[in-house]
Amino acid sequence: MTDDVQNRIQGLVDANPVLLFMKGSPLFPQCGFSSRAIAILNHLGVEFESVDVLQDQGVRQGIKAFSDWPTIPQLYVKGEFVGGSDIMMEMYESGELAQLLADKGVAAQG
Ligand SMILES: N[C@@H](CCC(=O)N[C@@H](CS)C(=O)NCC(=O)O)C(=O)O
Repeated sequence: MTDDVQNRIQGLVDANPVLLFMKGSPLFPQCGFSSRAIAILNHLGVEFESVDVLQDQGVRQGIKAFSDWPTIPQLYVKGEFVGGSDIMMEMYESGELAQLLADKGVAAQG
């Protein structure tokens, strides 16, 4: 991964308290795994930003090296890598994801 891509990813992660690297957009996810990740975040009612890796092959490959995680989607909360959609689902079902968001001071909406 080039320093440029790494710096861009770091900047995105630093600037957005809840950030999902995904394929497509929240309204039009381009992969079932990304769609599932969006559904979980929407169920939790948390405000989040997303990055469409399909728009940038550098970020698509770079985020895998950055996180040392081979697939998309990838969730970051307050700069911390949480995991992909399987981990998100497990943490959602156990209540851990809501707890993590609360612990990090990321308020759910309404
Ligand atoms: N088990 C993974 C499934 C994610 C997955 O397999 N993603 C694939 C298809 S979207 C992927 O990122 N492949 C590499 C790529 O497309 O660059 C998860 O928990 O998120």
